[in-house]
Amino acid sequence: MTPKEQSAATREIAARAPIIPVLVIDDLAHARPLAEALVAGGLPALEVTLRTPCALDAIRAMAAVPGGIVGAGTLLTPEDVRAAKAAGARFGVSPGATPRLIAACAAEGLPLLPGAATATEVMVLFEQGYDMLKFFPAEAAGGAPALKAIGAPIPQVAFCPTGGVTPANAPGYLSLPNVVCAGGSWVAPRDRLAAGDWAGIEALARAAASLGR
Ligand SMILES: O=C(O)C(=O)C[C@H](O)[C@H](O)COP(=O)(O)O
Repeated sequence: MTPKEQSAATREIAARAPIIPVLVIDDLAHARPLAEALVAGGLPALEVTLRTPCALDAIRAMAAVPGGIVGAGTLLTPEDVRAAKAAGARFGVSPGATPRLIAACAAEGLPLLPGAATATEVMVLFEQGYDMLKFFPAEAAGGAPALKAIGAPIPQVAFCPTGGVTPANAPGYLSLPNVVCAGGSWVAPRDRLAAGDWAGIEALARAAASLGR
């Protein structure tokens, strides 16, 4: 799968809702009800970070939820890419990008949303065919003004800013022509997961789904 084809796929997935929830799942039992709540709230594209021991099993469980599109986040190595694909991930997200990671995604046919934070990083990925990127770490790297500035000379590249995005600053990103959606963890707070507050998470998702609209 070429980088161009990968970006076409991630762009289509990103365009389905203004926010991609970034999920850290500690308890496998949370996976399915969490995905159901987020999808019911209007956020179909879900990023499960590979930061917890049950993350791959969580992807497996969530991939079965109707209407959801489950991806794997925190892809760092080719092994992560292979494991994510085997678990049923439909896309991958990484904080940056390396040649080995890109080669693995091409070989596995896993559409990658690679991270970039500077004009040079954006240009290196664009040169390879990627035109849909994750802007990470969004707030620390200059926020919406930085992304707006990058968009002036490189308008062909679209972004999903992630890292420090909140309901308060998300509209600033979503108003930019080079932003398709944003990623954020606030729709699935650890305390609500621990409490099994699926109705509360659905309400957070519904509010996030209406951002920028
Ligand atoms: O795990 C990854 O792949 C990452 O790149 C990190 C995430 O983008 C941030 O953890 C977003 O988290 P918040 O800033 O809380 O919204």
